[in-house]
Amino acid sequence: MPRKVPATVVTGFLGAGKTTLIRHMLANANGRRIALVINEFGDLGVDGEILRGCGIAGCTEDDIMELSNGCICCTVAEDFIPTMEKLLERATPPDHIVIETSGLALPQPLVRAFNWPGISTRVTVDGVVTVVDGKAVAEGRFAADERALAAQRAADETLDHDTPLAELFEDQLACADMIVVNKTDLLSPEEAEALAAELATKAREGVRVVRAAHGALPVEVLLGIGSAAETDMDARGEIHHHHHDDEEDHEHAHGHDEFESFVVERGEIADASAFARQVAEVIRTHDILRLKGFAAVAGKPMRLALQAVGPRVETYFDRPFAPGEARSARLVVIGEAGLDRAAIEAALRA
Ligand SMILES: Nc1nc2c(ncn2[C@@H]2O[C@H](COP(=O)(O)OP(=O)(O)OP(=O)(O)O)[C@@H](O)[C@H]2O)c(=O)[nH]1
Repeated sequence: MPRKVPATVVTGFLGAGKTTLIRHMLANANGRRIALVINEFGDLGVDGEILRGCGIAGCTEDDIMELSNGCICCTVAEDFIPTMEKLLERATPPDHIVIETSGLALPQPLVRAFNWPGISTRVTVDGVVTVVDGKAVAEGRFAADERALAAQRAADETLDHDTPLAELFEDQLACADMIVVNKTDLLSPEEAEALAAELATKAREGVRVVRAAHGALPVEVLLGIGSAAETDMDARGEIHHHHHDDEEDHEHAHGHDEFESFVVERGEIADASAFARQVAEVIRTHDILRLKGFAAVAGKPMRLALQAVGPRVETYFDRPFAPGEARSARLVVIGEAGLDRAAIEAALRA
């Protein structure tokens, strides 16, 4: 029987650095033929664009498949399985498949899908890599006040005070074979070490916790874990009380309705750094979790990529506009439900 194609699931909250880590992996693939399956929340295909724009030799358009139908863990049957079948049926199947889940996805339903009859004999989960935004966790963005929370729980065990963010974060940790504490360049070595130690206590026994800046890890560390995660899902169950008996419950339980996203378009901007400051202000005012996309700067032939995670905004010119391509901005905005869309649109277009 032919060997099963190994697949690595890269999970982690919005903006943790999944795409950055994958990009580094592709740039250092040493001849491995890696196919990517990408799923994004807030549909604009930014991650696919970034990875395609990377110009890495041997990484062709064909090797990147985008799932657009919402959150990967809720569209396993319609979207994910057929995509995997297509990949596996190629004349030369990839050496390795890497799946980037949306920042809001639970990895568990996706990993379980590897047991489906159509694919279970041909592919196996090599490992679940959970990328953590070390800076955001250190700033307490996933649990507003852990001590207060613990005190409340002690007072009333039946209360579930976890925020949707905290729940998702813990479920993503519970499924991991490897936890990457990313963005260590924004932490002191002591902070990074303390965080790694703390996260190890939230993971299953024996899970490796590694530290990284800009997702730069040797490919050999990330790939080849050989966990066959799909065969031991009981150990990786969601630790919260999600009901996975039917899809509707599941969707509800992991709170898609607690997050929302929309796209804002605008014309050319005058200046990249002034616009970055404007975006940072909008993010602060409206408590936006993630904002990313592309813009056109007056007089510049290159396209401006813009990436913001919480308060940190990054801009860079990624590629020239193609002839005839619209010189306008498209930005996807993601936050907890209840964003003031009209005000955000107005502020970003100002
Ligand atoms: N300072 C710093 N920035 C980082 C690091 N890793 C990623 N970033 C930045 O964080 C932002 C988000 O990175 P991505 O790789 O797009 O994160 P992601 O997890 O793929 O994001 P989503 O797909 O939206 O969930 C980008 O602006 C990156 O340049 C890091 O280690 N240090």
